[in-house]
Amino acid sequence: MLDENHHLIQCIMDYQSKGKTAECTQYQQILHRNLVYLATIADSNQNMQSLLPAPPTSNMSMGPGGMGPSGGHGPTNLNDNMTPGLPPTSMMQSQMSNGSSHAPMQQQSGQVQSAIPSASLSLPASSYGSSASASGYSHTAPSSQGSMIQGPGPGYGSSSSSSSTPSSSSSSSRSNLNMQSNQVSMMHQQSATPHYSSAQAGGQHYQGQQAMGMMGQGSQGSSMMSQRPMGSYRSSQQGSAQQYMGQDEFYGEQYGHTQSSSEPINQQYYPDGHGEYSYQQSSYGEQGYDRSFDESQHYYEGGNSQYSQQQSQYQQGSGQQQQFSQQQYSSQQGYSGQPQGYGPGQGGSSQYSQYQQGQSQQYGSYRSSQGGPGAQAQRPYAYEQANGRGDIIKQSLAFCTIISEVCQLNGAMLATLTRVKTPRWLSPDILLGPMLRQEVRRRNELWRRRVAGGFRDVSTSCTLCAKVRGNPSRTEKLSEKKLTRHFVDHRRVKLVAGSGGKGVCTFHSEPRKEWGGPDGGNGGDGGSIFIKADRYVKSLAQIVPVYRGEDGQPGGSKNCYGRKGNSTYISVPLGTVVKEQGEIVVDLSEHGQEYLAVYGGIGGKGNRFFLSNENRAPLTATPGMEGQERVLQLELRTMAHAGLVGFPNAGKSSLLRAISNARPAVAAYPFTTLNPHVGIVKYRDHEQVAVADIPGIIRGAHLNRGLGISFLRHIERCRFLLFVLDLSAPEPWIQLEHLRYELDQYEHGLSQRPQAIIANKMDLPEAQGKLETLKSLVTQRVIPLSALTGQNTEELILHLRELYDGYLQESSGEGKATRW
Ligand SMILES: Nc1nc2c(ncn2[C@@H]2O[C@H](COP(=O)(O)OP(=O)(O)OP(=O)(O)O)[C@@H](O)[C@H]2O)c(=O)[nH]1
Ligand SMILES: [Mg+2]
Repeated sequence: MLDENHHLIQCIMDYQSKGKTAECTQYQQILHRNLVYLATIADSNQNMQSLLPAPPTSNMSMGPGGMGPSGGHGPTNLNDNMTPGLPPTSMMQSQMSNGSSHAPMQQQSGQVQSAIPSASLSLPASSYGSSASASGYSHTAPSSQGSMIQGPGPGYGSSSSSSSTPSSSSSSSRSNLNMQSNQVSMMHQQSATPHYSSAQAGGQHYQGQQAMGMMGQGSQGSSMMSQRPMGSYRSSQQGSAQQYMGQDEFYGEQYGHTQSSSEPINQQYYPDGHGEYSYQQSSYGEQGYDRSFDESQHYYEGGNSQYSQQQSQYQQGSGQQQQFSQQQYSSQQGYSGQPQGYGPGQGGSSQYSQYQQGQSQQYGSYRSSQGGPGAQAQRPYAYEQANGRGDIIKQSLAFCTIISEVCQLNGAMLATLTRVKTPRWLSPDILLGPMLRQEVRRRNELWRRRVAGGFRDVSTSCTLCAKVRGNPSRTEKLSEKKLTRHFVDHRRVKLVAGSGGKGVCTFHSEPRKEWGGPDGGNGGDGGSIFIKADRYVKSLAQIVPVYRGEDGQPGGSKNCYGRKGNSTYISVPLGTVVKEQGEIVVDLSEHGQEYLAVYGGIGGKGNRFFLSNENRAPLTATPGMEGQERVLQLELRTMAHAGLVGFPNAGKSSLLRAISNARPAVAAYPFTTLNPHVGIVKYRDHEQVAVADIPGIIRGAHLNRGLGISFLRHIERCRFLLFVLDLSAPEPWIQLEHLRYELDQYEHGLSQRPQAIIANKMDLPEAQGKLETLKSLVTQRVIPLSALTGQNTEELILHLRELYDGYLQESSGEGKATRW
């Protein structure tokens, strides 16, 4: 096993280094099974050691001579086995014990029993019927590997066909029935072929199979052969056969090189009554490729009276069993039921293996169902058989050590095995024995520390939520792209007000006052949703698609009214226009202005509300009303006193940076500014003038060229306009005409608002000559300046104040002057 596992580890590492994950996974599964097997053995030994005070009296010799031919079994045990009152342990003993001590029950039954090898498992050819006996059940085989018999794979094709032979049918059927220990069979699937033909004296495997078969019978409570319904029997066997074949093929591919079968094998069976037994068996059987260590066979079975019944039934119905077994073989194997079709040592083995698997499943169920009072009785005997358990434990520990060492060497392998261990094989509470638990836990702890150490360098905290370390004053400048994401000037929101709480129907309850009258309170009203203008909110980015108001609380007894739902306020920037289906509902242009968008539902009425002279005990209570629901569009129209309007690259953003603390992006390419930016120009008298930087406008913007005229709505709110012209352009006055045209296309008369013309880039030499031309062509005030150098920006600031003062005078009468 260790060699095999070594080989598996090497293969896994090789495949992993080559990046062959599929193969690696397969080998890991195989390795997993091996580990489970080892752990199971170790665990059972530990348990057995603790439970069984009696020291081992004798070891089960796996030598071929232990079981003679059919008649070779000692009669003494035979009697024990056949005793109806005896628990299965006795049978197990008979099967497992060597020499005369073990007398297989089959012998008692007669021919059938004679065919079955005893504990030593040497299966004489004669016992298995005519044809098969010579060759096939010569498979009596490898001393230690009765399991080989089971191997259904092609390697067993040569094994006995005795099962189909009528003469041997008794034995064959017997064998089939007994072939339950799927583990054993599975274990030696591959090695079976060569070993099977050659092995002679062994028969242990077969004995093991018998034992398991018997156990399986016992588990069913009646002999499977004679009493069991035909259909179910076939189906179960077929299912197992399919599984087995699949496994056989797999291992045949993977481990066709399996080692010698002549070495004895340790087989243990634990009737602990849990459903994992079948799993262990299957896994054990799958490991049939390699077994380098010799062990005794241990069978622990919780016996019951059913076993004896089964025995007797079996004896009685042996003839039927034979036929049944024949049919069964044919159906399972697909050999058309011709005994001669089986070559020597072929069909029989495969059939047996299949049958064993089927029984193993049954046995698992049996164990789970019973739990076995007879287990205690069997254990002493099993303890006697438990020679070599120390070796198993040592090997298991050694194997775990090897695994851990390999894992330490290979980090990737570590991760892989860690994943493997999680489900089963390293789970101490499932399969591993107590001796292994401590070791495994220790190594798991080491691995956990290593894995945790690997990630220790990485902070587990969220970097985005972490505090900004270093100098907070050196904040990174937000790019225009990031700023764009934070500016939203239109939203579509769904508002659902809270529903009213339901009224309740209760009656007053008081000692000595049977009829207290109704006291069910009304439900609270649902919360409404308001839209409120907030001067500190500059964008609609924080607006979410759906708002739901708070529901009112239901009423209570003792005339308690439910609490009303709190109102929800949605803060929006100044200048937000609320529209519904394209129609303006409200314009929130003042700080603190509120709009009740949706009303909360009215709370329901309690039965107290329905109290009247006609009805002194009303049972009526109404539910609360649903809250109002609306879908609104929020549109932000930037509220600024002045708006910078110009072609791209005219220097609008540069100018805003020059006269305010705003920091819009400036670059030498068009459409640098994608969203409006508002800068505040502060004066000594604490008056503030808001100036909005609008994205560039080109000719045809109203036709959606460039960025379109969607941003012109931000200019719509500006009280006066600042046309920024690039004096370095060939004909800057042409730009002015285009700008006015586009503004008029958006809103008629928009270009006629109070305005000033900013002749920018006056620091450039070509700008001086064009300035005079510009002044001659326009009637508005032209302010030459340089946003880059700050030249003559004071004139602009002063002019802004003049415009602002004029605006204040205009709006003083209305009292709606917007101040920042
Ligand atoms: N020489 C000179 N260059 C200027 C002046 N003002 C702006 N610029 C340059 O002109 C280029 C465009 O400036 P922006 O402020 O981005 O122009 P804009 O109107 O905001 O452009 P958009 O955002 O695309 O509409 C930049 O390279 C500025 O350095 C100026 O007064 N003199
Ligand atoms: Mg700009």
